[in-house]
Amino acid sequence: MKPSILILHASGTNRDQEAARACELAGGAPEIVHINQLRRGERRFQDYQILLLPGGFSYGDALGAGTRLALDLHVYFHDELHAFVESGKPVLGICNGFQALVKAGLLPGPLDGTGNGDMATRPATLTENARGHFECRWVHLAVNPQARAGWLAALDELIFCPVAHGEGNFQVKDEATLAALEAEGLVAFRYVDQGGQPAGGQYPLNPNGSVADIAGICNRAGNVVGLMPHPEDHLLPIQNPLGSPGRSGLALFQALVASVQ
Ligand SMILES: NC(=O)CC[C@H](N)C(=O)O
Repeated sequence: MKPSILILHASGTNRDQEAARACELAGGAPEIVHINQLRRGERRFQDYQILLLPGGFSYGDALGAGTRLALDLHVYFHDELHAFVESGKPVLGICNGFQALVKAGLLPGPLDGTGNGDMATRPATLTENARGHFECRWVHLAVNPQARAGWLAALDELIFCPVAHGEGNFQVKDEATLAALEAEGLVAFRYVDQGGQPAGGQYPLNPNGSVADIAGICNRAGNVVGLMPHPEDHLLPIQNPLGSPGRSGLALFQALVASVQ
């Protein structure tokens, strides 16, 4: 039985089809579900094994990228979503989906280990790119070996995939928060160079100014993961124009699907 995957679509989402294709290639059974189907009760989060929030411009990035979708998640689905997360099922947020999870307080959640966070307890956010413009380029991504999200351990090689965002700059509220993210293994991905070394904040290796070259994080339970790059947009082996053997993003979806089998 192929793992069922809910791929959430809200007005403005635009990477759901690619995410569904990636999940199919990885052996999953994706279904793109409009948020209004969930609001009408025609579909329920709990009926799926994996939840994926894809990229795009949900609600036109009004109030800041991901904010309106975060409000939907918080206002209409707070208890259902927190139950999904607390059940330990995997949740993956890609770019706009990552922004929504962070702004809804589901990533990284409270750093003191008290359950799942809320919008009011956000220790981090994703904000405007440091250079003040949209970034659309290929990057190299490495999984943090200390990441709590155990299913990422299968990704032992660099991933080569694109970013395409205006508000991908991951920032935290203070140094103590950054130290806690690092110490708790909540940093999941970093922007790196072709040799796998951290970007050191150097543009364009780090395309948006994210602190500590953080490209993605996970929650303390390790089942909620978010990243700004788009692994679904590099699924097939291609001649890497940068000349590095960065793997396709398909490996990430294969690890995600395998984590529930
Ligand atoms: N590709 C995306 O998901 C973009 C996310 C968001 N619209 C931004 O520009 O930051």
